[in-house]
Amino acid sequence: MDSEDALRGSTAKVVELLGCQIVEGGKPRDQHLTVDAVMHEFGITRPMAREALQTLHQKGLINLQPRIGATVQALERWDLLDPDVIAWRLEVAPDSQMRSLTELREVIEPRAARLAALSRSAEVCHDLTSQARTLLALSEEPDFAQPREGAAIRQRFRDVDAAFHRTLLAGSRNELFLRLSHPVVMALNHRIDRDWAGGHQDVTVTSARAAVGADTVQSYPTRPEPIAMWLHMGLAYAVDQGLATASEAFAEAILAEIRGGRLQDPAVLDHLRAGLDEFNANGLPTAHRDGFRDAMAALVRARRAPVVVMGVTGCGKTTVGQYLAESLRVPFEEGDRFHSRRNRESMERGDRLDDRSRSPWLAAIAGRMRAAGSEEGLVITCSSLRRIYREMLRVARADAFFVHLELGQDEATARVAGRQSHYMPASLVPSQFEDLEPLQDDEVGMTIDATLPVERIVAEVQTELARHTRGR
Ligand SMILES: Nc1ncnc2c1ncn2[C@@H]1O[C@H](COP(=O)(O)OP(=O)(O)O)[C@@H](O)[C@H]1O
Ligand SMILES: O=C(O)[C@H](O)[C@@H](O)[C@H](O)[C@H](O)COP(=O)(O)O
Repeated sequence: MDSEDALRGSTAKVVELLGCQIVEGGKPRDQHLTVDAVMHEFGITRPMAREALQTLHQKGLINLQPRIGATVQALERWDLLDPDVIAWRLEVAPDSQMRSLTELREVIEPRAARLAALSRSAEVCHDLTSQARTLLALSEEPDFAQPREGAAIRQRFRDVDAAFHRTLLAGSRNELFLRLSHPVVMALNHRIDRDWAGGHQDVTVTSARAAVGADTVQSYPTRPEPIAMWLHMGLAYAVDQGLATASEAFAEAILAEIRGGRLQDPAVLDHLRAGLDEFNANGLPTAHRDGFRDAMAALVRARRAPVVVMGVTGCGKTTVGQYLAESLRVPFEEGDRFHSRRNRESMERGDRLDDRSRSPWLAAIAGRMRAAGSEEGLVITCSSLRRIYREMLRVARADAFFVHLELGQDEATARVAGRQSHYMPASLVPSQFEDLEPLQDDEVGMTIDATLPVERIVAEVQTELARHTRGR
């Protein structure tokens, strides 16, 4: 059967193809979609073409008028909660649709959790706790990540996870929340299907504002993160204990976990701490109490490693550092401010610094890093060109995380020359490259292309930091 034959007899397929074209922007708003055109484009009969257009009209994608034909409608008119429309948008623009769905979940799930705890229906409590225990057990199955042997385990995990989140929404006793369970489950499934199928790992950020909000939806790991499973357990048992604040905090943390770095957000952790204060871990099955307590203790006590943004002059340390600090909600410190007047004047004159002149500067930066509270965090800029300089900073804080912004010499020269009101002359750029000893594999941190958009750099750093924090 060739593809035209396959289309024949399948109005649904034509609806899907047309739907995808429309949500992708492939059909201009002013273009008329006539029954004849659809018949010809897809090689289908007139009644089928009519039915296809009728279906798209019902979904709000087109406006169908008798004798005139159809025109594509503006996005606001689409039935954006229609399962097909969601599926098509996931197909053509997965990252933006996933972001919308996740933002929706962030609004409704914590609220639903709160309401579920307040109404505390016996059936909902029973289902949630048993689903959470099943999820934990499945995630610990040795074969979980095995491509073939694990398939049935993963499928079951996917189903139980969907059931868990649906139960939570049903537990709110708000029919409108329950109505949203379909998009929620589609978001859950998409994340699992895409990533367990070896799908893409792109970090997508659309705007600077988005990056500041750590606006990335993390790829699903090959095996569920233990912390996510413990948070599901906490949520289920908090609802069971009728604890509104704790239930809301666990639901919020589950959503934060899938967003790069946001589980380290002080606001999320504060809510979780407050929730844990009222939570009775003895309400958990005996076998799970210690695991839960250890996981929560590690999470709420999560130390925030100081981040040192390093690299040659002009690589973007200040620009990226400020953004990153704002995004992580930690203090920002400009390392240049610790230079002595003498150092500054040297550079201004075009005289390069050396180990000796840098030594007091590095000591001052080390002092600032030492002073940063381990839970408060810090982003500090420091060119840290040589490895021994980084060793000095690591003596102050062994947990320092270095972000090396890697830039070519020509680009650095252009950036420094183009920068107004800064003491560093472009003539010193070559000396910076002579001194530079790039961050090495055995040093904690990451190297990233400094020509990427700032928001993308920040998003990737956050993802890497979150991974690093979890792995510690
Ligand atoms: N990722 C980037 N893409 C394009 N321009 C950038 C980027 N990061 C920084 N810049 C620009 O390069 C110049 C140097 O950046 P700056 O943050 O002052 O670097 P540094 O603190 O490392 O000397 C500034 O004009 C800044 O706007
Ligand atoms: O060790 C050094 O030679 C300086 O610290 C140098 O690396 C630093 O880059 C300058 O202070 C200029 O400041 P910017 O890096 O912000 O341009």
